[in-house]
Amino acid sequence: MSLLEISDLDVHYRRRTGRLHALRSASLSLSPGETVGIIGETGSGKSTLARAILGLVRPSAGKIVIDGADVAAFTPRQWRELRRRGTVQYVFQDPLRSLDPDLTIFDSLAEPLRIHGSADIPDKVHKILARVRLEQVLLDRLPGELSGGQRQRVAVARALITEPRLVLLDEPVSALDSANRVQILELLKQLRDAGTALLFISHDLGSVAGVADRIAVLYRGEIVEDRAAASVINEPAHPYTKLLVSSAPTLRSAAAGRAARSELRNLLDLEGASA
Ligand SMILES: Nc1ncnc2c1ncn2[C@@H]1O[C@H](COP(=O)(O)OP(=O)(O)OP(=O)(O)O)[C@@H](O)[C@H]1O
Repeated sequence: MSLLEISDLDVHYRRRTGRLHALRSASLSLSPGETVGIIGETGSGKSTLARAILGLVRPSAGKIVIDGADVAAFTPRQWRELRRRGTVQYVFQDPLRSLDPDLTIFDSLAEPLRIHGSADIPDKVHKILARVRLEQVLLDRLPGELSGGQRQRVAVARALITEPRLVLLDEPVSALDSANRVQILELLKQLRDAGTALLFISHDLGSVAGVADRIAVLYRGEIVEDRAAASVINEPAHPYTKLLVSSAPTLRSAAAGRAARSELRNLLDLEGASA
């Protein structure tokens, strides 16, 4: 059975200028232990998808089934109960959004365990810190007293401490420098190998490519491809995916030159930013 099953999901936002259709009939499934990457340009609906899965925006149509429960119509109370169980955890781009600035690192990590009613909290906090390779001396500090990379490790540790079955990562490495990015991606690979299901959202195909088993491509609110990662990268079908593959420095094939990218941009009616 799928751990996460999204079917025909529609999300609209109400704006002064009218309604915006942010997700159109999006369908996606994720099995236990699987890692799925969602890629798409800015405004394609990636964060909207994450927010819908976490119950932070209400879909106008469609189903979201997490671990057998249809959560799209959950009441706030049912959402609180689902969060308390800790089946799904999340990491955002900015760790300061996932961490309370007034809680020490120890308390940030202990809080989900307290909500969960766990025993041996200090022991679990020390173990998780070692797992994300952070020094124990950081436990007494506040998030503002850590570097960006250290903070993101704490956010990952906090997401993992309740041993969730699914972790949702929304641009987890976008705000990090390249050394920290590599280290967090390495950590995500270890999680994947340990059997945690990951939904890894990013605008950067290069970051997702090394971690994801499958890649789904979001383009203007629609999932236009959803296949094995290698197949999406080696045989991109949609023009937007072709553009992404040819623009990713480490994935770029010799054949896809500047001219090909500019042609694809014209076809997609995208801004002609530098190739
Ligand atoms: N609360 C909101 N109210 C109105 N429109 C919104 C709201 N949140 C997002 N949008 C719009 O919905 C569309 C999808 O936004 P979303 O944040 O999901 O995109 P994204 O792919 O995550 O982009 P980015 O990579 O820039 O974060 C965009 O056009 C955005 O402007």
